[in-house]
Amino acid sequence: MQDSLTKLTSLGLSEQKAKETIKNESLTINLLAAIQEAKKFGGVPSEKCSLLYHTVSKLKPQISNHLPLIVQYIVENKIDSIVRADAALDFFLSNAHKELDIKKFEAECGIGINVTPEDIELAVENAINKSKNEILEKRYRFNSGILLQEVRNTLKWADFRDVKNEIDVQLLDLLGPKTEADLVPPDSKTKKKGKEKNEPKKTKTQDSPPPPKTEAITINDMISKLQLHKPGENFTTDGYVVTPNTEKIIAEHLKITGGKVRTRFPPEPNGILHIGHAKAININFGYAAYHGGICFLRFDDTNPEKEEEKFFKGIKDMVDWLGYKPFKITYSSDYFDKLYEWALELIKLGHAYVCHQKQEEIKGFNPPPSPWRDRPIEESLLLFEDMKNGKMEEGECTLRMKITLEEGKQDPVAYRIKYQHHVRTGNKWCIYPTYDYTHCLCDSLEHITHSLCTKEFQSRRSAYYWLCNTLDIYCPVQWEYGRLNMNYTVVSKRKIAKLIEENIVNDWDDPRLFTLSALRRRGFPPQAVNNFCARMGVTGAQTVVDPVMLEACVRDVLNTTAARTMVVIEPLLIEITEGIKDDQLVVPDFPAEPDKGSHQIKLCNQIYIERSDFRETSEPGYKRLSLQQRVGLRYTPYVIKVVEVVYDNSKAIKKLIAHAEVTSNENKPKAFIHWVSDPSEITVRLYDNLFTHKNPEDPEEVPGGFLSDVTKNSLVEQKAYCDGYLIKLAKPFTQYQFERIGYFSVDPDSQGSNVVFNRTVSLKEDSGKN
Ligand SMILES: Nc1ncnc2c1ncn2[C@@H]1O[C@H](COP(=O)(O)OP(=O)(O)OP(=O)(O)O)[C@@H](O)[C@H]1O
Ligand SMILES: NC(=O)CC[C@H](N)C(=O)O
Repeated sequence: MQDSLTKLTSLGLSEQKAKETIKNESLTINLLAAIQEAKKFGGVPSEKCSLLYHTVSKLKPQISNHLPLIVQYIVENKIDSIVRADAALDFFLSNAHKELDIKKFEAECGIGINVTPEDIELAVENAINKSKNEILEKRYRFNSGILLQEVRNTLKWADFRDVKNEIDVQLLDLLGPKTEADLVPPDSKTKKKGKEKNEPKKTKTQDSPPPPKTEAITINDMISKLQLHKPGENFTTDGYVVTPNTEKIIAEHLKITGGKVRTRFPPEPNGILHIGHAKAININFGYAAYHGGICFLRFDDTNPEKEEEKFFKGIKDMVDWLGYKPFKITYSSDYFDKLYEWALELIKLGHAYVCHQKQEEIKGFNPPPSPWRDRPIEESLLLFEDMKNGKMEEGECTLRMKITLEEGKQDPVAYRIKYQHHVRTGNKWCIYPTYDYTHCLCDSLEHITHSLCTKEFQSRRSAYYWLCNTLDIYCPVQWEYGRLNMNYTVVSKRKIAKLIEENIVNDWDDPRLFTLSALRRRGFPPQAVNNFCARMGVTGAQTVVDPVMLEACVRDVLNTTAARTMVVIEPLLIEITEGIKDDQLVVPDFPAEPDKGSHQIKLCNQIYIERSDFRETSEPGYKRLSLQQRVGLRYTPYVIKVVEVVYDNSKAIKKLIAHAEVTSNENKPKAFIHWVSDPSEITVRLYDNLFTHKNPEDPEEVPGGFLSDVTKNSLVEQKAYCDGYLIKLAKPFTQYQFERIGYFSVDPDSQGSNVVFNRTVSLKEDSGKN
């Protein structure tokens, strides 16, 4: 064990992660084999550790024979990214039944393919040539997504952003700056009559088209890879216990379900849902939907002291938000009568007994066996009735089942006494069933076909089967998957409560948290959360991912759904004394898809630009405004040049004086910047990770505990300028792209003209963070 631990930590795992990994036997075996294998090639270089771990953790048993090859390719840098590693795993899976064709394999994973800027240039040129006639005809209305797709077909491993930039450059070269006609939305020709006469010319767009369809991994893709038993074939799964009555019971079960898949999402209503629950929701609802089955939302309400009405609602809201509709909402407490009846039966069968050992006595490893284990059945029946009738004190006794769990724990408790009001059953009960007793029986009553749960319940699987079989009732199949956890955050309810208590965050939906309500408030679209879960896949291994992975999914969705707008966060005033006249511009909400609507903004001779878009002296590579260099104003036909810099008393730049000219081939600027001319003030909240360390809960990384790891600037609030039109439109939870800055979502704190925006994500990973 110690040896394995040392080996795993040599792979860059923290001791805690290594310990956790060791609990997963097959993953540990694979990782140790990988470490051993890597020695042949000089060991695992430190920068390869996490890729190796990622890949090995996704290695399914049916393709584990390819482990040596994967290790070799990773160590030799032939597989150098998650994309290629995932492509390799996919290749192995879809060819699991065939002999390995190494050439095909390398081709599928893009091994050896180094995409140069020249490759991209050529591929874009070819793509443009292919559609040249259509492009010349439609000009900027041509859907450049088609070009992107075309390039990806030939350069699968090229960076999406590099391709997009190249397309923009070549289109600009081919078509020149946008003309007035380019800017008029196609359906607005008739409306145009009533509009201001001076429609602006449009400038080179920096907008990204929707990402190519081939990139998306959907929940269905994820589910399609899951190979679970068919309804009614429970007995084909490992560890399922077949009894003399199984055949008959399964036949009845199939009659009731009509052979359909039935799953359930079973949260405890003791808190809010978090990103890990999104995975559970997607797996349960997704699996049922994919197979044309049904999924229950079952509140596992067996701990009345922790449960609150508001959590039932909060959970239901988040399931709705993710777009799932339960077939039926049920509650473990719906079944309390039946569960009690079964408990009596269990006692009568000699499989359960009332025990007087105290909770402290039976906690921990190797507790002493219960001296009451073999007491007469009659005695247990009477005592259990007394428990139910409130004749015993809390903690005085429990009902225990005669079964040993995988981890060696003996005789788990089935019922305990709690003099506690229950949100749904009031004071009817003072005994409440435990998870081990309740879960399988509720699953059985609802005829669940696949009881999907997280890995830590593996050790309870035999008790689950035992209880159903002992009562001779339908026994569902339990399947486990790895929990999903997130770096730089905590998701445990107790810890979030502490953060709130210490005023570190404001509430359960503070956008710095990874609860679902927080993600919604921050502006994460539910589709992005689902896409993220789909990308994570359903593996047995616990997955810990960086928020950047989730943020990438958010950008993908918002790129196609968030209307563009210009907002200036660090304003610098420019007075344009020549060459411009007041105007009202019609600006498309989605420059790449002008049909999707537009908004009007004002342009006059006073504008605000970002301070960072001006430098007094240009340096090589600098493309924006300087004393020597003009810049274009986005969505206008103008370029501006600075004629004077005005300083305040402290020698800071107070404002610029500039002249404007209409863009032409002679004064074509190197860049176009955003601006605001009719400023209305808004509040923007800029968020960053709440914790400094990846694993704030890891005592090795953070000896002072997670509270000591909180960063100072995870929330920066400041004022910004937008055009007045936005104030009138902004509705809570609506997302916008503040061009060149990031995606922002209207916070529900907004009131009237006092609009607050949360930064959902910056435009690119790591850019724009304050
Ligand atoms: N991090 C996670 N990743 C995947 N599934 C999860 C995660 N956390 C909980 N689940 C699953 O969601 C379902 C409902 O969870 P429930 O609220 O009862 O869990 P929990 O373990 O109490 O959560 P937590 O302690 O994190 O608040 C269960 O099937 C559980 O296994
Ligand atoms: N089997 C499961 O999915 C467990 C659900 C249960 N509510 C829990 O305690 O987490």
